[in-house]
Amino acid sequence: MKKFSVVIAGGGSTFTPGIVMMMLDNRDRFPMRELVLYDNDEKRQAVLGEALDILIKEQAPELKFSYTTDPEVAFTDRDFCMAHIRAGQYDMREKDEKIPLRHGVIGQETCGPGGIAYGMRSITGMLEIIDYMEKYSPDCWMLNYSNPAAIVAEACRVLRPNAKVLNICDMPVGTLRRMSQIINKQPQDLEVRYFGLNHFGWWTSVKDKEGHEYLDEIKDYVAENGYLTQVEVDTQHMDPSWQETHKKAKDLLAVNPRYLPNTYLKYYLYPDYEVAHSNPDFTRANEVMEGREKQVFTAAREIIEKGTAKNSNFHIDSHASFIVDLARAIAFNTHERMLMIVENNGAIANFPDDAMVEVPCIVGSDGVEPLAQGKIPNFEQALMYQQVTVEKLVVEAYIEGSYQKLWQALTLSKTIPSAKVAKDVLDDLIEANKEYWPELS
Ligand SMILES: NC(=O)c1ccc[n+]([C@@H]2O[C@H](COP(=O)([O-])OP(=O)(O)OC[C@H]3O[C@@H](n4cnc5c(N)ncnc54)[C@H](O)[C@@H]3O)[C@@H](O)[C@H]2O)c1
Ligand SMILES: O=P(O)(O)OC[C@H]1O[C@H](O[C@H]2[C@H](O)[C@@H](O)[C@@H](O)O[C@@H]2CO)[C@H](O)[C@@H](O)[C@@H]1O
Ligand SMILES: [Mn+2]
Repeated sequence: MKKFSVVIAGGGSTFTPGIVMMMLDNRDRFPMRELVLYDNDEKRQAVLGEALDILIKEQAPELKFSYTTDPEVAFTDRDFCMAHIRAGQYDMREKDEKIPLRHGVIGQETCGPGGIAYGMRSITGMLEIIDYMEKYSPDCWMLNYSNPAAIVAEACRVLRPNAKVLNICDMPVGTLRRMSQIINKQPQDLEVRYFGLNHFGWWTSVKDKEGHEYLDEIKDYVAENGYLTQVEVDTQHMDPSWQETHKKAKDLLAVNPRYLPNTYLKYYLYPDYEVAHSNPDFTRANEVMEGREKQVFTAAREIIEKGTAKNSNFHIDSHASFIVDLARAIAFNTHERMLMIVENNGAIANFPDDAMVEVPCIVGSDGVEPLAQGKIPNFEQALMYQQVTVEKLVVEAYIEGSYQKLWQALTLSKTIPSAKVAKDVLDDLIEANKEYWPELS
């Protein structure tokens, strides 16, 4: 079997160790000849790079491993780029979440004003790594899950329409794990129909391989418990704030009992509740900085100090094995069926062709083939149209340097009550992002 050369863009990511360990665990399905980490923060990446060098020498000595901040070294002779960059890192995530809360509106990583601010930063970083990839390895595929995936995907559509970039999200993967727990099945035994935007969608069918439909059974459970399950299947989300999010799915179902909701819809349908239950001085960014980020980097420093990864606190991110499934689909034309963020082009019959939608797709060596999801009802269609227009206005504002369009994007968001609040939030975000955003006028 061919051995592949992979670069992980955002090597300093808190997810890097778990994903690298998952890839080592999947070498039989996806053999690698070389793995390189790439980051634009040398100090941050070096901590994980040095620790992973020790681990790989112990667990996969045949694998050529390195880490670099040199784009030419990172992107030359690569088959795949797995991208999980965070423009502005956690310091800026904290500002994305706290600045809007100061104005009494949703502060969140990828949704509402926080997601818009993050999107305005991420486009620059994404274009940078896409251009490096195309310059140094023109045949390379980028499997991107840098956020905010909806705005990043729209920016790719407009600014790099021919780039070999696949935009994915693991929220549906995680929620399907929860659903499979609810009906005592394995996720791989289930096939779903789904439509929406990234972090803004609904399941319309959950069937097993025999064709049995479980949608109503799962809805009955979610109506009482949300997506909270007796056995915790999603270790990334044990923190109370995420447990609350999974529980809130019951209120999302209450307002739209037709389909099973993506948990992120709570920020759009219950913004007042979310603001009232947020701590403006300690948001999810703080939870992660004191949790996952501290845990991963402490584990890395312990490995470096001991000189061995034996009995380390690096944990495999087996949930992320869908990333290997995706790479295999491209490499071996496996026609894997996965939710992807793609240009609509009729997949949702009554929604704009040029919208970036999240739907089930068949993935093969030529890329992604969306599966038709038919027409969607008015309620979901109207919500999605409002949100996709916000996302499009953000990308236009980035390209044109338009203050007006970014103000319109914030004003149009279902998370913001008025143009006045939108302008006040925008002016604060501009100040906080002056190192990252394009000049607006
Ligand atoms: N799509 C999904 O479902 C999903 C799931 C989990 C995480 N994510 C995303 O993955 C990313 C990483 O998450 P994290 O919490 O580990 O972040 P992190 O801050 O720990 O790591 C991100 C890394 O990217 C680096 N970086 C930023 N801009 C860069 C650039 N232009 N070039 C190279 N490197 C750059 C940073 O220096 C940092 O080391 C985030 O965007 C996060 O939202 C997405
Ligand atoms: O608050 P965080 O940083 O812990 O998580 C934010 C991300 O949450 C989702 O990804 C989850 C996924 O849903 C879960 O099943 C598990 O795999 O962990 C992932 C990372 O926490 C969401 O899809 C991402 O876009 C968010 O960035
Ligand atoms: Mn996501």
